[in-house]
Parts: sequence; structure tokens; C-alpha cells
Amino acid sequence: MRGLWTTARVRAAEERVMAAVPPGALMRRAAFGVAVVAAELLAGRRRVGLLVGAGNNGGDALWAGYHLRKRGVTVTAVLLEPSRAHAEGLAAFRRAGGRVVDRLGPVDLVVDGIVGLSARGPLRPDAAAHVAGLDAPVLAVDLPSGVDPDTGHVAGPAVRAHTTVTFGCLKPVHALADCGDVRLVDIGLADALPGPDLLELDPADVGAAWPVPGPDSDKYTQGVTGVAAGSSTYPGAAVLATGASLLSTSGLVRYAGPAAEAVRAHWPEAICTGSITDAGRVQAWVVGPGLGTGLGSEQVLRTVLEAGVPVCADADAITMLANNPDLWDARDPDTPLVLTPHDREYERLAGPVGEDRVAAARRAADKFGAVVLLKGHATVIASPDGRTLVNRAGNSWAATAGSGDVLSGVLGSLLAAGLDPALAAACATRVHTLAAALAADGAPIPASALLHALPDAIRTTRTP
Ligand SMILES: NC(=O)C1=CN([C@@H]2O[C@H](COP(=O)(O)OP(=O)(O)OC[C@H]3O[C@@H](n4cnc5c(N)ncnc54)[C@H](O)[C@@H]3O)[C@@H](O)[C@H]2O)[C@@H](O)CC1
Ligand SMILES: Nc1ncnc2c1ncn2[C@@H]1O[C@H](COP(=O)(O)OP(=O)(O)O)[C@@H](O)[C@H]1O
Ligand SMILES: [K+]
Repeated sequence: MRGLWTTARVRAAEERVMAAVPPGALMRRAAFGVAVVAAELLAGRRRVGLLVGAGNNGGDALWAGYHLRKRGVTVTAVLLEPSRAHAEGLAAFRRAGGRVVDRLGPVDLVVDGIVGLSARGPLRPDAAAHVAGLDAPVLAVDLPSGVDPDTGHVAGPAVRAHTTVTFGCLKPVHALADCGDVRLVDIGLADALPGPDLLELDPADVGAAWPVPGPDSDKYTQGVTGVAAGSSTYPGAAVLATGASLLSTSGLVRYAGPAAEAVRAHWPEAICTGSITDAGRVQAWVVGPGLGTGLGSEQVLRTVLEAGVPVCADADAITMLANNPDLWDARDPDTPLVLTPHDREYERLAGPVGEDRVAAARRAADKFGAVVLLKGHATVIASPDGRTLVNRAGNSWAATAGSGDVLSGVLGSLLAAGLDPALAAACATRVHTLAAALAADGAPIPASALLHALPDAIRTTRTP
């Protein structure tokens, strides 16, 4: 499990540590870390260009340039605001033979020291002009300039980093935006940091939490998942969600709804009935994918919410909850509910997502007393108890019709197995992402291919 800390907390921790170490010590540690990674990326090549902004981020870049000069690398620097460039860093850089230039010439690596934790908004025009013409890979200092450190939002021109070197701890940007390969350099902040603001699961965390049968297990003890999805118009959603539940645990899966024939044809092991009233007992429900939003579907949703077991409400279930707030009354507030909206579904339910996806997920979690899994390339999972988990997909192969149906099926089976709902949501998201990467292997895939890669993805998380 990896923690991520917002800039206000990082700054507070830095101030505490700075008060206890010699002046400039933190920057020296940070800059040395940048130089080590730069040397690794250069792999014997010898020309580095620095883009240096007005603050300490530029100071890190200049001190890194100093260390690289000491290793015999040719280093040039563009000072975006010469009068505000970090004075000691600039003096050291010059002393070591670094040259200040107006524009970067041909280089093998660019170090982005334009702006770090103090970044506000996209790159300003002069910085954007220097970044626009780059063709060498970029090593970002702390974060890619132009990307918001706390939200990962990119509102205009920004640096596209091959690698990012950050210091002390990860910040939200590292999980919410594309920072390339992220390297963490220890500058001694750990003891000064409070608990993290966000969490990100490692594959091993997922593997440790994933339910697998033991010697005393049978099909019932592992949790029975109910799937209330699909319609005569959209039987595929039922097939995908039920299949995903079946492939995620070895417990029993019941399907209830008008797509029973199609589900049975694809998944003979599922117990299928045409109506929710005949479904039998389950330990969790998945409701919504392809269900439709008519009166009959509302009744299905009401029945599921009244069942007193954890529910994953996806797709049309979210739209129905948005259109008809009376449906909330059917829910026992003590029974876990996980809502899995994409941005448009979120907007129906709780208004525009806005630039800050973490804040949006937290708002809705608080408002509805539910775990909210806000889907996207970076998925945010907010729990009403305040915990917030993030999952950066790292690939976009899941951006295909029906892949959300697969996610809800996986999540339903983890809820049925008794996992904590926020952990279940984060584990399902992570495995979904891994399955997309494995199935795609470089070429587009339909959701059914993602579905069939689930066992390999789960296996990956369980292999040390
Ligand atoms: N505080 C510390 O102890 C440490 C700080 N370190 C470095 O210091 C950085 C933070 O430094 P600062 O707080 O001095 O500020 P920054 O270097 O992040 O920002 C400097 C200036 O950039 C300008 N700026 C803001 N948004 C911009 C935009 N969108 N486009 C162009 N320019 C913009 C502003 O004038 C701002 O004051 C960290 O990211 C890290 O790199 C490291 O040296 C580690 C130790
Ligand atoms: N650009 C992207 N990169 C990675 N994953 C994505 C991207 N866009 C969507 N996804 C993921 O794909 C799934 C799509 O779900 P959803 O929008 O509900 O699709 P559908 O309704 O067609 O099943 C979600 O898990 C989401 O997080
Ligand atoms: K930067």
C-alpha cells in the first residue's frame, strides 16, 4: 500500500525537518537524487538541458546540473526568470562550468525544473514555448510542470515526462496524472509526515486480500453473488457482469432477469432465474448494467436495496437513483453500498465532477453515505469514513463498451465474499486494469477479452 500526501502536508513536514537540519540540506539531497536518475537515463550520453523556473524546483534542477557537471556531463540551462533563479544553485552551477543559454540546443535529456509544489494552472506562455519544441526525453523534478500537484488536473500546456523524480513522499499528482516512471528519493521526511491523504494498492495488497477457497470452503461459504442486470435490449451486460463474478471467486453466482437464456448459454455454472423474486439468497447484489430505467427496473433496484446485503449499484441503477430520489428510502443506511459512476453518471447523481476528482468522489461519498468509485483513467474510490484510494490505469485499453459491466461483476463477488467495500472496490479496479493490459498486449480489445483475462490478472497479484 502506498500513501500519497497533499502539498499542504508535505510543506508542513518539510518545514519541521528543515528546522532540524543545516540550511539547504533537503535541496542537496533532492538534487543529488535527480542527478543520479539523470545519469542513469543518459546511459553514457553527455548533453543535458535544464529548464529552470523561479523557485526551489529550479534550485533542485540547478544543483542537479552542478552534480552532473562534476561527472563530466555538458549542461546548459534556460532561466525562465533570471532575476528570481535560485541564487546558490545558480552560483554552484556556474562554478562547475554550467552555461546559461537563451534556448536549449540539441540535448540528450531535459530536466524540468520549471515549477514544483507551488504550481498553479498550466504552463505560462514563455515556459510553454520552451517546452513545445523539445524532442529529448524529459526528467521532471518533483512533478511535470503545468500539472496540478494535488488534483493532477491539466488545464493547458504541460510537460510530458518520461520520468519524474519526487522527494520525501508521493503526492496526489503521481497517482492521478501521467508522470511517466515515478522515482521516490528519500530526503528524510518520513517521520514528520502525518497519515497519508490518499492510498494506492500495490498488486501484492490485492493478492493478499483476494478471496480464494480454503480446506473448509464450499460454494456457499465463499459468498453468493446476485446479478440483477441486462434486458432484452442489452443481454450482453448481464453476460459480462455474471461472467466477471464467476471468474473472480469460486463462490456461487445467481443471475436474475430477462437475459437468463443468454447468461445460461455463456455460463452454465450460473444459477439463472427470470425474475428477482425467484433469485434466492445472496450475500451481495450487483445491480444496473444494461438493466434499463423503466418501472420494472426501478422495482428490481428497490428489491435489491431492501435486501439488507451489500450492493454494487452501477450504470442504469445510478441513473434511476438520480432520477428518482425516493429510491434511496429503500436502502438500509447501515448496509454497504458502492456506487460506480463514470463522469456523466456522476453528474446526473451529484452535479459536475469538476477539476478535482478526489474532492468530487469524497463529496458524493459523504452525501450518499456510500463508497463512490469514480471511474476513469485514474479511478478514485472514496469511502464515507474518509478513506480515499486511487488507481491509475497506466493503460487505456479498458476504455471500451462493456468494460464497466465487467468491473461491477468483479466488485460484486468481492462484496459477497465479505471484503470491506472500499478495499473490494480498489481490488476490483486494480485487477480490471491489469486484465485490460494483459488482454490487450498492445492491440485494442473488446470487453469480453478483458473478462477472460481476469484469472491471469488475479494470478499476477497472487504471485510474489
Ligand atoms: N521545501 C523544501 O524543503 C524542499 C523543496 N524542494 C523543491 O522545491 C519545490 C517547491 O519550490 P517553491 O515553493 O519555491 O516553488 P516552485 O519552484 O514550485 O515554483 C516557483 C514559482 O514558479 C512560478 N509558477 C507557478 N505556477 C507556474 C506555472 N503554471 N508556470 C510557470 N511558472 C509557474 C511561481 O512564480 C512560483 O513561485 C518542490 O517542488 C521541490 O522541487 C526540494 O528541494 C526538496 C526540499
Ligand atoms: N481512458 C481510460 N483509461 C483506462 N481505463 C478507462 C479509461 N476510460 C474508461 N476506463 C475504465 O473502463 C471502464 C468503463 O466503464 P463504463 O464507462 O461504465 O463502460 P460501460 O458502461 O460501457 O461498461 C471503467 O472501469 C473505467 O475506469
Ligand atoms: K517540475
